[in-house]
Amino acid sequence: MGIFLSRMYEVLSSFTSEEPARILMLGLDAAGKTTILYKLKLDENLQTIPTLGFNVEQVSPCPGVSFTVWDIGGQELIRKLWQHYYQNSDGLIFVIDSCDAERMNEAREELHGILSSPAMSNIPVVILANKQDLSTALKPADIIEKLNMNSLRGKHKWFIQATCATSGDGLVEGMLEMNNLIKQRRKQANY
Ligand SMILES: Nc1nc2c(ncn2[C@@H]2O[C@H](COP(=O)(O)OP(=O)(O)OP(=O)(O)O)[C@@H](O)[C@H]2O)c(=O)[nH]1
Ligand SMILES: [Mg+2]
Repeated sequence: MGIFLSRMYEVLSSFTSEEPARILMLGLDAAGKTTILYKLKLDENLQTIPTLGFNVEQVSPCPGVSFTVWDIGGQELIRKLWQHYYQNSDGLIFVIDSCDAERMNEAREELHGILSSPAMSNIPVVILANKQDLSTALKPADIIEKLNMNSLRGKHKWFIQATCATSGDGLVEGMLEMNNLIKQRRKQANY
């Protein structure tokens, strides 16, 4: 009976007390971060302008999943501000313009730079391989290689999701995987 009651308590508190996870969304300029944020929040295609500071919104991509998403501007000169948002993040979404083959090295360096920060150790990562509606888009398998994702094995749990921010394709799937990875990390931290 005691075990039953304590299990009931665990289940009930999992419904009531969980804060929305804090998600940091980074990536090079024009990758599609702000478009993704407002597609998730409003289900609308907003005409965006380059983000000079940040946008922050609470989003609920599906029932039972709630995130506070921080979308920080990705222009080169303001990337040095990213580090000020690292602390207490539960997950990183790194957005890639899949058509921007020329800047894949730059994206790789930025991603590995973020993950080398002690404040981001063990953080789960979802790569959104965005702009898959365009014919020149690289496929997720190519992006995994170009970003050298396999070098992160054992350090970060990660997942890659093909997306099109303008239609919304793949966004919910990416958020669900982010939720799974965060839960796995929290469980491991508790045992
Ligand atoms: N075709 C296509 N265009 C997209 C997609 N996602 C975003 N865009 C376009 O890409 C451009 C840049 O999108 P933003 O969302 O402003 O990019 P950002 O990553 O927030 O850029 P910064 O704020 O400068 O860091 C806009 O013109 C979007 O409409 C997509 O999936 N497909
Ligand atoms: Mg933006």
